[in-house]
Amino acid sequence: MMNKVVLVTGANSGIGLALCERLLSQDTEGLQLCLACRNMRRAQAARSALLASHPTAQVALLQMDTSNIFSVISAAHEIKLRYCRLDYLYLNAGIMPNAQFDVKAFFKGIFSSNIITMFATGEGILTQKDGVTSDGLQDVFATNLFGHFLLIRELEPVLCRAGQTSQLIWTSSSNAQRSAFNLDDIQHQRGTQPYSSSKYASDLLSLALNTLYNKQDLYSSVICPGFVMTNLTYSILPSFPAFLWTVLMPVFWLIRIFTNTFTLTPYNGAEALFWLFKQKPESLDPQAKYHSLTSGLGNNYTQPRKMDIDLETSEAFYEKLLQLENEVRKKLKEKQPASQCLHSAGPRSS
Ligand SMILES: NC(=O)C1=CN([C@@H]2O[C@H](COP(=O)(O)OP(=O)(O)OC[C@H]3O[C@@H](n4cnc5c(N)ncnc54)[C@H](OP(=O)(O)O)[C@@H]3O)[C@@H](O)[C@H]2O)C=CC1
Ligand SMILES: CC(C)CCC[C@@H](C)[C@H]1CC[C@H]2C3=C(CC[C@]12C)[C@@]1(C)CCC(=O)[C@@H](C)[C@@H]1CC3
Repeated sequence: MMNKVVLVTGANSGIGLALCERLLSQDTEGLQLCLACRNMRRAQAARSALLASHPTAQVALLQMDTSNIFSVISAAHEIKLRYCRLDYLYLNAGIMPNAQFDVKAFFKGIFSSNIITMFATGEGILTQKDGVTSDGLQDVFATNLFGHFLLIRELEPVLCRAGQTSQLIWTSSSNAQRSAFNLDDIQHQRGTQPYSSSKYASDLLSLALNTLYNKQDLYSSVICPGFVMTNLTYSILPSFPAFLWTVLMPVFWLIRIFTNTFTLTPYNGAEALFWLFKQKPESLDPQAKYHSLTSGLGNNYTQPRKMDIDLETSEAFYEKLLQLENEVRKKLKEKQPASQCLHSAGPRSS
């Protein structure tokens, strides 16, 4: 069998890096792993760590900032030069910037019947202040969703190969909420929950991609890694000293007895990502989110749960994304001299 090509965005830390480690632990020979990261110094460090435990592994690096249109298009161009196939594309890079933790709502939640939902989803206790990228897009939307959407569009030739299945696997979240998402404000310019909106958007997009691409043997799935201690979670309480998180770990292990969504380690959080790697994509449910879960005794497993999404909204959202793609490509052409346009295929019709 030819070497499978696996590309992971946001692979230099947390859940993305843990996934790479797990993939290499099961198969170092039949795998070409490509870590797509925005910061090459951190990417090098991640590669060195992977090679230290798997010296014969094929681990390549690729510079890509998912919040930057030009960077995504350049990276896609580079991928098409390097590989003629892409078997797995893990859309994992994500941010939750300037999070505001509502302490009052948190303590109110602890003494309410909503406590389990609050710990499983973070619902009602977190808001974020979003920024704007150099392309004029909302930062969270661009990083978590739109950059990945453009990447898929650009990589169509290596993802859609007749008779060969490829898989798109999104790291979504149980924090994805329909109430945070608005079809008339897909970038979430007006609200205070851009993270939740972007994750709901990825659930919708995954469904739309299945509708459009399954006939070309391309399949899309979404996962939730559970609550995992990573740079993203540490940044929610920046004034909280690192050692306090460690002190809280026994409390979190206790909470895990009541909610198996407290996966806590990146290794556990990567469970559903790894599980999907081993599944036949045709057998997966396009309307399900695959959750990484860890039992009170520390055993990992994956469980599908129905998502709160519908076909009509997913298709309407996809149309909006195509419109936005047209706009950003037009702007990019105006900004970049012709020689720098990277022979981009340009906007395609749906
Ligand atoms: N931790 C949790 O509890 C949960 C996490 N998730 C999701 O899991 C995914 C991974 O996050 P996690 O491992 O927790 O956190 P980390 O912060 O450890 O990982 C996020 C990764 O995304 C990268 N990234 C961020 N912005 C960009 C960008 N503009 N371009 C390219 N790469 C970028 C980061 O790179 P850099 O190191 O340069 O910042 C990093 O490698 C995210 O999508 C997150 O939303 C979902 C549910 C729960
Ligand atoms: C300091 C306090 C004693 C403890 C604070 C705990 C909270 C900071 C966490 C409890 C549930 C967590 C959670 C997330 C962030 C941190 C908590 C609110 C997420 C929102 C992180 C990102 C996701 O995508 C969700 C799945 C997480 C859900 C749980």
